[in-house]
Order: sequence, then C-alpha cells, then structure tokens
Amino acid sequence: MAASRGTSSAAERVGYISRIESFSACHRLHSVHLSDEENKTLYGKCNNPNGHGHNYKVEVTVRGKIDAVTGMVINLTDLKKCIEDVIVVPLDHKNLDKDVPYFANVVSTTENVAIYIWDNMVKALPPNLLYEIKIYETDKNVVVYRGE
Ligand SMILES: Nc1nc2c(c(=O)[nH]1)N=C([C@H](O)[C@H](O)COP(=O)(O)OP(=O)(O)OP(=O)(O)O)CN2
Ligand SMILES: [Zn+2]
Repeated sequence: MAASRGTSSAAERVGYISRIESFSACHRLHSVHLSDEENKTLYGKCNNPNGHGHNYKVEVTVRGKIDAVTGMVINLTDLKKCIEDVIVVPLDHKNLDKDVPYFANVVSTTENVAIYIWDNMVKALPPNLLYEIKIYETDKNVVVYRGE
C-alpha cells in the first residue's frame, strides 16, 4: 500500500542519533600568525603562557536511514567505539597544543577542535552518516560544526 501523504515508507525514514562524551584537556589560545603582543591583546586570559583547562562535552550526531530490519541508523556500540578512538584517546587528559600534532600550528579554539573531530570522525564512520559535532567548551560556550 502506498505511504499516506506527508509520511515515508519504513525503508525511507531518516533519523538522527547522538551520543555525548566528555574529555578534559588544557590549552592556550595563541596564534603563530600573530605577535606575542597581538596574541595577548586578542586572547587575553586565554593566552596565559601556562594554559588553562576545560571539561569539554562533545555531542556527535549522525543522520541516516533507519534500517527496516535492525531499527537503527547506526549501532550505538559502533558509534561509541568511534568516539573513543577519535575523541577520548587522542584528547582526554592532554595538552591540546603540545600533545596533539594537529594543533602545533592551528589555534586550539573550540571551532578548530570541532573541525579536528569532524575530519577524523568522518574517516572513522560509514560514508555520509556524520551530521554534526557540537562541543560545549564550558556550560556557556558552545560550538556547532557540520562540515561546511
Ligand atoms: N571564538 C572563540 N572564542 C574564545 C574561545 C573559543 O574557543 N572560540 N575560547 C576561549 C577560551 O578558551 C576560554 O577558556 C573561554 O573561557 P571563559 O570565557 O572564561 O568561559 P566562560 O564564558 O564559561 O566563563 P565566564 O567567566 O563565566 O564568562 C575564549 N574565546
Ligand atoms: Zn580555553
């Protein structure tokens, strides 16, 4: 029987599923493209030479067909493993600027942390599934990145 207006058949239904993980890391906002003075003026307390820390919270969202047989967009067990490999292992309890080679010449703003996570998560997940990376640097500072 044809699907009624405004709905999709089971095979076509699309869902979004997210998993949230946290990691703790320290960093310093400092651009290699700016002078020490410019860095201090731009980033203020976040340019403190000895750094500062955050308890980051990351929400990874995938978007895809809800499989008619399994009932899943992705098995959360698989998503959990990708998050462990891409986020927790490389970033948790690390100095982002010194322990993560990517940030040697890239400022460790939350925007750039989101890009780092996106670029690695996209390689770890099945094609065309990753939809959004949302990072809470603090309870008040939130970044969303969708690969644009
Ligand atoms: N565009 C961005 N601006 C800033 C970023 C960033 O990632 N992207 N990050 C920082 C700092 O890392 C800083 O740690 C933010 O801390 P702070 O402003 O102190 O955090 P809160 O807003 O939660 O603290 P309050 O003291 O309650 O204001 C700066 N800028
Ligand atoms: Zn910070």
